Amino acid sequence: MATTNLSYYDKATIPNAKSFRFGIVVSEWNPEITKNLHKGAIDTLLDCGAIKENIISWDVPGSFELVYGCKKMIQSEKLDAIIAIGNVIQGETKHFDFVCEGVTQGIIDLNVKYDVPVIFCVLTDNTKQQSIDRSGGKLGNKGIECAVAAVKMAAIKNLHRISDSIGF
Ligand SMILES: Nc1c(NC[C@H](O)[C@H](O)[C@H](O)CO)[nH]c(=O)[nH]c1=O
Ligand SMILES: CC(=O)[C@@H](O)COP(=O)(O)O
Repeated sequence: MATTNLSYYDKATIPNAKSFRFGIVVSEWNPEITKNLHKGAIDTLLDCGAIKENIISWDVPGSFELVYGCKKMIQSEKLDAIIAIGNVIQGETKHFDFVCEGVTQGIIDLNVKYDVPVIFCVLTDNTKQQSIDRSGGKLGNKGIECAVAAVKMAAIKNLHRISDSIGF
């Protein structure tokens, strides 16, 4: 079933993000798409209570470099979650497959190796129109969906802090 709407969320079901620090690593390939994803993510984090100063953004050349960029950000910043933003569009060759597989496996590896949830905000589309539809178009904005995921995962990462604070 095709994507319905990526932008809908119910704040009543989302923890407050005021105490969390977020990283966002953004691919420079297809900037007209990734900039919209980035804006959607930032706006949503702020709407969920995040403080502007607690959102750190870095750019990388392409989606394949998202993995290294996220790794270096994890190693240099104290973060509660990272959003990896990219847009890969099928071209004439199999390069699309390898970029998508590489960034997917790399982000999985980061989630396993480090204790910072890395959110997969990479549009892997057959056509430019599919990317437009999912980055603020008729199907919503994947950046919004991923910001909500980042807040929820940051809360899970900090569950021990919450339980300690209430004496469990
Ligand atoms: N074709 C797309 C790319 N290709 C570039 C790679 O991501 C990478 O930067 C290069 O292979 C050097 O390592 N990247 C995208 O993000 N989107 C594309 O559609
Ligand atoms: C998806 C990509 O990596 C992009 O560079 C596709 O280019 P190509 O037409 O050479 O497959």
